[in-house]
Amino acid sequence: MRNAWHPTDTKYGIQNTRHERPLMPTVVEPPLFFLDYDGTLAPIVDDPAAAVPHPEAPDLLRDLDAQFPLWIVTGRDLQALSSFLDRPYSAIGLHGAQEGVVGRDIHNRMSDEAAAALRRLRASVPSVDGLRVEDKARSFAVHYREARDESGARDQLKDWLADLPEVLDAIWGKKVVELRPDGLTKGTAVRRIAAQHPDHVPVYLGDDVTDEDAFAALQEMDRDAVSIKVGPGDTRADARLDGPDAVMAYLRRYV
Ligand SMILES: O=P(O)(O)OC[C@H]1O[C@H](O[C@H]2O[C@H](CO)[C@@H](O)[C@H](O)[C@H]2O)[C@H](O)[C@@H](O)[C@@H]1O
Repeated sequence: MRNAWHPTDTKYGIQNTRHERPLMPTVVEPPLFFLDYDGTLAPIVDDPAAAVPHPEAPDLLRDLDAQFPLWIVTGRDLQALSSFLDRPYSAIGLHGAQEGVVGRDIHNRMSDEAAAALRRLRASVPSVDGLRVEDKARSFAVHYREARDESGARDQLKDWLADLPEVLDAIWGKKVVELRPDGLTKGTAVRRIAAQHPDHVPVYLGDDVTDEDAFAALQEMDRDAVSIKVGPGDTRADARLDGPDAVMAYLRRYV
């Protein structure tokens, strides 16, 4: 059913998150897709280098991309993301600091000052048992998912970042901390791209803390938009899907 709005859809595991906005979308047209990668198109796994897409994702993404504007919106580096996505999708990387095409042309929006601050911090990551550093173009992430003492590792990382330069923000995601250039978020990216598609309905699916910036940006725009949180946890999104399986079922309805 197209352009239909229902309060709940138990078949696909969709639930409303906010009772004051009781209508939630099943399918809207014409959609402008914004899709987060980890936790949305790919299940969360211990090793970030092993986060392959959900088995249905490659075909679905190809079919959606052929019909609608579609952007991958991720914290990952877009060059590295090409090892998981076999096609040159339009994409936002590094939580808003990159814009371009997966594995191809990538425009870096990060200031030289922020890049220099990141280089300095990269050289001083504390040595903690079980920490995994994921290097990215001009940036990096510190994962503590495999630390034996997770909360101890997190505390040490907090101490390390106590005097963060003003040009950077620390973002605490799923057992990871990352440094993002101040003022560049998934929200700023989504606002910019949505403005280029005034006749489409933005549909954003994401699972983590930086996706909340995008949900907020869409809700602040004076237009219809759909925000869907994937998985548990507080959110300002309008609706929720249980996980990548439910994401695939939801997206399948558009093709
Ligand atoms: O914006 P996203 O596409 O959701 O990317 C956010 C970060 O995701 C990755 O880390 C997370 O997923 C890993 C693989 O499942 C998991 O091991 C880790 O604990 C999660 O935090 C990725 O490694 C980061 O670079 C992304 O910024």
